[in-house]
Amino acid sequence: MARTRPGGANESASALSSPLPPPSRRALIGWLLGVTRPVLAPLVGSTLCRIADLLLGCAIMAIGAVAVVRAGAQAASGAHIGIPWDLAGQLALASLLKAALRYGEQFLGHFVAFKALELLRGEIFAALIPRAPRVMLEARSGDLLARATKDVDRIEVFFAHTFAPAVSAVVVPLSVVGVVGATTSWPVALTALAFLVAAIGVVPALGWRASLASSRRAVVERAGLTQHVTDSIQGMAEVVGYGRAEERLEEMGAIDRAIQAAGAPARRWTALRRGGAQLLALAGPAAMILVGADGVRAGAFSAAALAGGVAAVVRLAETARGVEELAAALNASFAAAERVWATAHSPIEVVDGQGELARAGSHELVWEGVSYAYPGSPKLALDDVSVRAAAGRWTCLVGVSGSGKTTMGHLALRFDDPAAGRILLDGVDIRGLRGDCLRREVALVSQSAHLFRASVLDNLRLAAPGASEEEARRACQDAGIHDDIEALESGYGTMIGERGASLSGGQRQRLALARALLARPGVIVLDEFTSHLDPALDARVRSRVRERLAGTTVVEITHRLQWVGGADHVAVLDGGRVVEQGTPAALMSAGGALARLVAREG
Ligand SMILES: Nc1ncnc2c1ncn2[C@@H]1O[C@H](COP(=O)(O)OP(=O)(O)OP(=O)(O)O)[C@@H](O)[C@H]1O
Repeated sequence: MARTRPGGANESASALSSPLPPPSRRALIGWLLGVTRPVLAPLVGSTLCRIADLLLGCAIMAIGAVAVVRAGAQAASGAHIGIPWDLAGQLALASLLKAALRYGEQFLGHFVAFKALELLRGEIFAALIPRAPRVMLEARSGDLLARATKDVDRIEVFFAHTFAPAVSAVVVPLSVVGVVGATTSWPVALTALAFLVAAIGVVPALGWRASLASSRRAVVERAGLTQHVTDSIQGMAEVVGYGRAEERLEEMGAIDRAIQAAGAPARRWTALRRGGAQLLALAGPAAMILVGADGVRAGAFSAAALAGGVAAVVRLAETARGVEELAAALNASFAAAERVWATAHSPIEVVDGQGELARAGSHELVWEGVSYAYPGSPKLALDDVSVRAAAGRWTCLVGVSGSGKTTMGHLALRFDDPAAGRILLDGVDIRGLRGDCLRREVALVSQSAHLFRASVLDNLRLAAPGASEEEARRACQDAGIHDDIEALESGYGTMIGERGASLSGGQRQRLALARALLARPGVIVLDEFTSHLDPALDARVRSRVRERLAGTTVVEITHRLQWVGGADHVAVLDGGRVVEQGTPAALMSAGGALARLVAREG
């Protein structure tokens, strides 16, 4: 059973409106690796390739330096400078191998990154399913979009540019230092190690906390920008129509400036760390020469060996740079991962029950003492509402705008659960029913039903995948949309544009109605289902729908009071409360709330 919230206001914490406390870094990494377990093997492969590639890079530099020093010594002694075939051969072999390893690292690395993105997107989508549609009551759609797209993209950095550089940043310098120590001198090797530890281990950690806090703020601001852009694009007609383009642009500019300001500390630390790491990484080789000079003079090791070691350590500066860049990108990546994590771990507020409900032509639907407040809202949208929609009858919910009619419909489909009271289907609390079973038996034709970028037929079959074309056609005839569809270029095969843009509001509404009729639910909630239709079409559609739905439980939410007389039962809402209910005739003759609404409508 789902949790009920006491009192009116909904105080539940949501991962979207009030984020969960961020997870520890360990927990976050553990989660990321858990989600992306299938890519761990190629990730290790890519890392090994990178380590070998970097080591070969150092070896090539060292071989080159040895060759130059040897040639210098030969020139100084007046000997003939021959081509060092041994070193040239080693260089050629190492170069070829390096190229192959580079290919392997890039190939595997990109495979890992893209596969990881796919897995993470799957994870966030899977997390939304049990949280929908409730999550839509509170989430700003742009914010959800940002989490599923931009934030997930930013996490790519973790896989593509974190694991392999981090492991190689430890393994490669230690290996080079070990080789220098074993082949040349340990004091020289340890000198290099001291500078490398400072450049790779200490400097990248400077300002870590401040950078992370700054990145977190920037990620949130960026999500705000996505929200703003989504709003502006979806509402382009209103923005342009009301001459608000300049204002929207200014607002966007202000959000941009907020993003810049939020990210400024992170950028300052990044610049400082980059400079520091480079300075240390290049000061190391100079220190090696100072420490090793005496050894060369004393003949403890050759100048060529020292030069080889120094050249290899110079090459390690690249590793230091890689780690530094990683530290900067990683903050943004972790800040994004925290948001995706929060979505995936937000509490599931509406938990499916286990109960079944047999398929039937109609069910009784009862709201029993239902109170409800939207997430984050202090105000009750429904206050102790009790209405019985009898099986097979037509019940109308009427009332002024904002009185709570749509909310009653949404709760009947468990968009959320009431804070108090129950909703019963054939006497069974819907919280105890399986979600798919409830949605099979109760259908909603909402004011803004979504149509997908797919053919008309596919949009219809969303509700009843097994329906034949003939059944779909009949449902469309009953919804009064069949002739409009036949007039389209490819009839039922016509692709509907994004968000059904190629259809008019009234056509979209009737298509959504046909979709619900096709599913043959036992209860159908019709929310202003003819609001876009002219009176003549409204009358025609109603008469067909009435015929088709004879014997089905219908709950109609409407402002069109001229049709209320045909209902079996009417409930009048005001301010979230039922102010009167009964048969339309009884209510009209009582001269109460319904009569006043009708009189007001004229
Ligand atoms: N997602 C939401 N978040 C917060 N409050 C909401 C939300 N949706 C609706 N409300 C509030 O709940 C109350 C009831 O809204 P509801 O949509 O149920 O009214 P309605 O009677 O269907 O209105 P209309 O006839 O205009 O569709 C209103 O005060 C509204 O502002």
